[in-house]
This record gives sequence, structure tokens and C-alpha cells, in this order.
Amino acid sequence: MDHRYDIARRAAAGGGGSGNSSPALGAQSRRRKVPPRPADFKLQIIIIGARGVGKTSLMERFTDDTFCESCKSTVGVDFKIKTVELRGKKIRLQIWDTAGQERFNSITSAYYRGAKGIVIVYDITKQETFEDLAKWMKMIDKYASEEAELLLVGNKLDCESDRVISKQQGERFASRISGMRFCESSAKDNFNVDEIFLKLVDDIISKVNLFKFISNKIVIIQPD
Ligand SMILES: Nc1nc2c(ncn2[C@@H]2O[C@H](COP(=O)(O)OP(=O)(O)OP(=O)(O)O)[C@@H](O)[C@H]2O)c(=O)[nH]1
Repeated sequence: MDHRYDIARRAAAGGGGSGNSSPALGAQSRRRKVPPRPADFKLQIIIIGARGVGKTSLMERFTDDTFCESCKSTVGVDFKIKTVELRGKKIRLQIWDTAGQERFNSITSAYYRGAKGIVIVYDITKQETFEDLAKWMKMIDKYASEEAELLLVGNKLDCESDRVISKQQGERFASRISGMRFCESSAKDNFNVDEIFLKLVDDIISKVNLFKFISNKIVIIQPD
């Protein structure tokens, strides 16, 4: 039984009317709902970085276009789903938001392996969050797939007057790691947020020389 049809039927039968024959229902309600086209494939993206750098805020800005001035610190991991269309393909993104607090590392590390993309975030106004990057890179080396695309993000760009990490420092850090991209963002001002996720997805897709879709999963075929 397809539950989408089930829900549509129940909605049409609701309100005390006599189902499809009720004149109160417009022609549109009587028409059979067309189910949305299923995603061509699914990708997992994980967001890591020190406590309070804005990981949850970036995820929520991207998925719901919301911003919370005083969010609660993430406990363990949380996730959101967003479907995007890119290169003619419908891609269902599962975005994992991890806790920045070290005591959750044993939980969060379990989510690295399946990620095709990793967003590493620091706060441009907090020196220690930039210094922590070495620690996050060690986590990536230890737990993530070697094929994962990496994107370094300096967040809170709206706090330019409090900046302590220059853009050049961020660029230099990223340039030392093979294939790592870099950008600065503001979850608060919604600056570069969509770009972070869409660029990462585009990189994941374009990195694969030849791919085909089997059972909603991306299958990489090694070139000769
Ligand atoms: N000014 C400014 N504040 C931000 C931005 N992004 C997040 N914040 C604020 O920074 C604080 C921490 O944001 P979170 O998104 O919870 O940070 P986090 O990295 O998920 O934190 P943990 O879950 O503790 O690891 C909150 O008060 C946010 O409102 C931003 O782009 N600009």
C-alpha cells in the first residue's frame, strides 16, 4: 500500500462529507495526486567543528531557512533532510549535524564513514576554533572515507569587526590539504550557505568519472 495515496484518500474523505462525490470538494481534490518523483540518489554530508561555531545554524539555514540566536548545544548528532536538483538529478541530502563537544566524539565518529562530503566549520571570531582544526583533521583521517569531499568554512562573517582569523589564514589551511575547498559564510545573514552545500554536492558528483545509479545508491566505477 502506498501511504501517500492512503493519506490523500483520507484527506478527501474527511470533513464529514461523502468522500469523492461531495460537491464541497473541488475538482482538484477529486483528482488523483501525482506522487513526487523519487530521488535519483542519496548522499550523506556531515558537519563537524568546535562547539558554538554555527554547525546547527548552517544546517538549519540551508534546510529550513531559519536562524536561531540562542540555539541549544547539539547533544550527540542530529540530522535534516533536503532534496536538491543538480545536473538534472534529484538528490536527497541527509545532513548530519554533530556536537562540537569532545565528550561526544565516540558517538559522532560513527557518522563519518558514510559521509560523501564533510563540512569543517570554525568561527572567524574565535582563535581556538581555528586551532582546533588540526584535531578535526585527525578525526577525518581516522574515521572518514578517503573519497569524502572536504570543505572548510569560516563562519560568522557578519561579525567582521570581531574577526581574528583572516581569510588568507583559512585559505592557507585549506590549500595544504589535498582537494579541500574553502569559503566563508554567515548563517545569520544567509551568506554563502546554499553555496556550501550545493558546491559540495556538485564536487561529489563531478569527481566521479563514470557513475550509474543502482538501488538509489551512487556506484563508483573505476576508470580503466
Ligand atoms: N553572528 C552570528 N552568530 C551565529 C552564526 N551562526 C551561528 N551563530 C550563533 O552562534 C551560536 C552557536 O550556534 P550553533 O549553530 O548552535 O553552533 P554549533 O556549532 O552547532 O554548536 P554545538 O552544537 O555546541 O557544537 C548561536 O548563538 C548562534 O545563534 C553566524 O553566522 N553569525
